[in-house]
Amino acid sequence: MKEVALVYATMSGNTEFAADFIEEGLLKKGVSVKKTDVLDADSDDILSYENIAIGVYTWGDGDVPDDALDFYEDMEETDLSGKQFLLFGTGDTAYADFCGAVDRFEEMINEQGGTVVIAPLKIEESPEGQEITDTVNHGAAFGDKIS
Ligand SMILES: Cc1cc2nc3c(=O)[nH]c(=O)nc-3n(C[C@H](O)[C@H](O)[C@H](O)COP(=O)(O)O)c2cc1C
Repeated sequence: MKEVALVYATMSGNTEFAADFIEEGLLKKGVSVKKTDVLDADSDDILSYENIAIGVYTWGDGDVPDDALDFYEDMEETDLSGKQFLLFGTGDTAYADFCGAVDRFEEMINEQGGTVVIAPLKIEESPEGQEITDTVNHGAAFGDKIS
């Protein structure tokens, strides 16, 4: 059975809300999902999966938020070759670096040899209307790509 570790960072709930729709899309494809708030995450456990979905909000000036930093730094020290990633994030287009933390993760994953299999999904604050459908479809598309 296909399995995905889905980890998300959230402060005010937007990214957690989006993570629920990513999970919905994966479940539609029959994927088993282990969903974890990054604050409760054991990096070794998450990084033992071949397929990993990461959702993150952006803090500061395009920065990875503090609550996701330990996980980010653990990934930076891991050989990610052979692993497939889905990235999504919520942010605010009023900031110069919209969803910059998603880009920070993508750059690091590429450097560590991992593969981001579909273009990251960047959501304005909390997903609404069509964005909800897009988020479910993003999860489903990952479910189709992985083995
Ligand atoms: C101090 C502060 C800095 C932020 N910096 C950025 C930023 O650089 N880029 C961006 O896209 N969003 C930025 N945001 C917006 C948040 O990422 C956005 O509200 C996000 O949806 C919060 O997610 P959460 O509800 O999961 O915590 C910032 C918000 C705050 C309060």
